[in-house]
Amino acid sequence: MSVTTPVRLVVVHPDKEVLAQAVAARLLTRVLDVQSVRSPVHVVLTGGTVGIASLAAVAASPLVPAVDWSGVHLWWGDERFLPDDDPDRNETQARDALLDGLIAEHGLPEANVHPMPGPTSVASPEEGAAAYAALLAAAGPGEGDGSAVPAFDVLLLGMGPDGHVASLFPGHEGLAARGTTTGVHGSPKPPPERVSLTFDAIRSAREVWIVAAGAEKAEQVAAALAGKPVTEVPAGGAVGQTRTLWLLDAEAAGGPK
Ligand SMILES: O=C1O[C@H](COP(=O)(O)O)[C@@H](O)[C@H](O)[C@H]1O
Repeated sequence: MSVTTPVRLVVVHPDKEVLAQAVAARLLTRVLDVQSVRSPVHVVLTGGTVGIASLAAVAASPLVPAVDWSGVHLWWGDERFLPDDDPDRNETQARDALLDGLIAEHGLPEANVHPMPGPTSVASPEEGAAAYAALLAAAGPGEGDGSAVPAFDVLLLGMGPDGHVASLFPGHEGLAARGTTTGVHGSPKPPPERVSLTFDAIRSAREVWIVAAGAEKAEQVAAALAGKPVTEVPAGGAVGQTRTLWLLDAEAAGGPK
């Protein structure tokens, strides 16, 4: 199975620092653009190297005070199934890089931050996935069938060197999971247990942005862009309803090291 989207844009920046700055500027501009026509804005965050570096770049941007953060809701594409405050949780890293500052100084309500549950509050990744699905459905358009999610304005995804996005790994059963969330076991990247959005939820987003840096990502970036099967390169299956952006540094795009 491979998936294509009518509007796909590949943007290559010289290195990972510039990439993070560019993702941050693009994200803040997107939030401001959406806020000029509707509210609330729904953004899905990612973990990973460039994902967290981009949040740190947002925190340092002069555009931060221009956003009405009371109208922004923040979700996650995946989470490592670890206790609250664990430094390896995507949530913890995002809070340290950006969210704590937005809450303390820029009016982001804690209630607008929607982390995926971990073992502090649920017994298993499946229970965490079900709880998150219910949270998404409650904030969604209210179809009442448990499959709804909010209309995500931007859904950010990092990509691993194996081509995984969120916690959807090559050859794993999570690739075929239905509904909006799935519990993950046996992740090849630690920790083994995780919670992830499904492809159905990812593909419902208005815009999907895949961010990747480093030569170790180049082979899978090229494979995804060439339409290799999603079972082998999950990133190729991450497409948005209106736009899919591949935001890369030169190494991930296959340029010289
Ligand atoms: O474990 C994860 O890894 C991916 C990619 O991380 P990176 O450090 O190679 O950029 C990340 O997108 C995902 O959210 C995270 O849980």
